[in-house]
Amino acid sequence: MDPLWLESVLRVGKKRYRVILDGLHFSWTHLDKQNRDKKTVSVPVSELIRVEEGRVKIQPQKKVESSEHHFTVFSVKRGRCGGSSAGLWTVGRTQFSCSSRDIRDQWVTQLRAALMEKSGSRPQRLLVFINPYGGKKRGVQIYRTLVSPLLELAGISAHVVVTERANQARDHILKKELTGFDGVVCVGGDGMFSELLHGVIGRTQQEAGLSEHDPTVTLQPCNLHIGIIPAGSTDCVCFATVGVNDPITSTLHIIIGDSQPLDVCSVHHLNTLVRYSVSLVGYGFYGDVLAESERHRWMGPLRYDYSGCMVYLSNRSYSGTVQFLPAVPQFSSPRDNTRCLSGCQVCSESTERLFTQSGASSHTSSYSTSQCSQDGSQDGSQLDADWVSMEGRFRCVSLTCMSSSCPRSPLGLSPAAHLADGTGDLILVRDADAMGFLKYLHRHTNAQDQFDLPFVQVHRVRAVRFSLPPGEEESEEEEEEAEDIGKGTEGGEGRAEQEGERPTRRSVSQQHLAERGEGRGMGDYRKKKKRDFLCGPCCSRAPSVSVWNCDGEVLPCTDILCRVHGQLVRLFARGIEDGAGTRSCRTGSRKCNGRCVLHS
Ligand SMILES: CCCCCCCCCCCCC/C=C/[C@@H](O)[C@H](COP(=O)(O)O)NC(=O)CCCCCCCCCCCCCCC
Ligand SMILES: Nc1ncnc2c1ncn2[C@@H]1O[C@H](COP(=O)(O)OP(=O)(O)O)[C@@H](O)[C@H]1O
Ligand SMILES: [Ca+2]
Repeated sequence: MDPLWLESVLRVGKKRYRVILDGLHFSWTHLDKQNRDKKTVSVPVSELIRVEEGRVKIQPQKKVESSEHHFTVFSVKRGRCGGSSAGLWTVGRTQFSCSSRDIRDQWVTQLRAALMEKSGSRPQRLLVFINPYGGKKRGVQIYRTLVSPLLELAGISAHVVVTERANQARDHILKKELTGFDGVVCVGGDGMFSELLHGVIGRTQQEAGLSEHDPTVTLQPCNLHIGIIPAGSTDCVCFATVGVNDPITSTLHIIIGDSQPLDVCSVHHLNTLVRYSVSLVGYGFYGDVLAESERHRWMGPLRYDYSGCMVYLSNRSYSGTVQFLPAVPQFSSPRDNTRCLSGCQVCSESTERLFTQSGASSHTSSYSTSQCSQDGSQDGSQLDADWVSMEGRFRCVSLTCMSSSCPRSPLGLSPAAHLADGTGDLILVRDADAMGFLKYLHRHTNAQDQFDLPFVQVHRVRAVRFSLPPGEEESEEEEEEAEDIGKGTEGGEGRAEQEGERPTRRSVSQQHLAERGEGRGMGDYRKKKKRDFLCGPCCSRAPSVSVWNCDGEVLPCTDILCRVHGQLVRLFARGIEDGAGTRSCRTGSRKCNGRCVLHS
């Protein structure tokens, strides 16, 4: 018999329950007067949080009554499927009453032993960064009132840094001692997550002695997990990996040590790393929206909607050449009407291909060498394989490593994309008329297929290149100009800090390039803005060049090479659970029984 097996009849309130701990689950079944089984509640042992003697309030220090016959179990509790709380997790607290103190002690001992078995995969000590200015500026409050009490309940200690400047979190992770931390957590938006992402990837490559600049290098996967407490404007990474934007749900994923691998795209310019991205590398519409939104930061999260309308009305499209390395179509396709859900098979099969020798060799046997390197391994020589080239005018060019679902678009930019399959989806929206483009955008907000339009194409890819048409390339003059201003901008940040203002958000990309003396920095972008944007969206002189939006950061260059690195980082998450809020109502039939966020 399992050493953790225990079974008793206990009371919860006035009702009698058959309570069983079987090593995998802790469950209690209501018994009626005839001892017949009624409703069962079952909690996986991996979702137990704490076990206490006595009757305990949610905060363990506030015991209501220390009773010799009682014990209290705290565990993850899921919101009702299909209800308004679908996908949300809360803390469930159940107080059991035993017939003797001995039985009580037996239960507490066994449950604690079960919890102990899980402790190896759970974090004990966390490094937490709070952006006090993200989203609606409620980061500190969210942490203090919602997150911290739960960490305390779970016995997790946290070292908290409330940031005072952009890039502080990234620099801390890159340079400071991290021994003893089992994870880093951000309280903020996608920009804050991006800081942690850059810190964790950079630190791991430094320690492995690898160059992040060379796009052909196989980067070292990162061990330090990242947790995201959503408190930003879009919170797309949280939404797409958890299914909801809810600080309590995310805290519980951290507490139980969930682990979700995530693909990361590295963006390079002239063999220099510009930035990493997980959600959106977007040129044209999304670049323009971001650029415009920076001037309206005071509006908070609404700035994107306002800027979206302004940019939509400006009706722009841009010329360029997009090249891409297709992924192996046999594994999956962006139009296969599936969704990457928790425990996704496509992603777990990719894990084998990406990291195990046997997986790689079995793959080699069924595909040609060049196809194998395109999708089957982390081998950077793939960049020599066959590129497909497309040119023309585009409303937008978007690359996303995952669905990029967010509250604005519950199924995301590419609803069938996978979190951890080593590929990204490239979406090309050609120059359609204004109504057509609106139709495309609008389909992001409902269950209609945004790829089922004649001017839209989607490709599953391993790498993407973008270049401006001949004659519109980035000029050397611009590059030199920008280098000077790039240095100036850092001084500017310093000044803002001295004057007690919020420093400008521009950060990682600018500094990545500026620090190496190779980049153009934001100055270039600002000048471009002066020329192209400040005249307003109604201006008749349409700009010929847009900017890249890389997870909410404007890139300081236009010609780029992007490469997807399969499962480079790990989050405290588990992907979207089937039946949780964002369950696709496009899968199978259009009927979702009211279970998805679109129809519930
Ligand atoms: C007509 C309605 C159209 C709705 C179109 C919704 C498309 C949403 C796609 C969302 C992709 C999200 C990718 C994530 C990006 C984030 O990393 C990044 C940073 O986030 P942070 O500030 O939290 O740090 N966020 C962004 O770059 C924001 C992109 C948001 C674009 C929203 C655009 C709204 C467009 C509204 C257009 C309205 C046209 C109306 C015409 C009358
Ligand atoms: N203390 C700070 N002062 C100014 N900027 C900061 C600070 N902390 C973080 N940032 C920067 O603010 C940007 C936006 O933060 P984020 O948390 O993503 O909010 P939002 O989702 O509203 O954009 C990030 O790029 C981050 O680098
Ligand atoms: Ca992917």
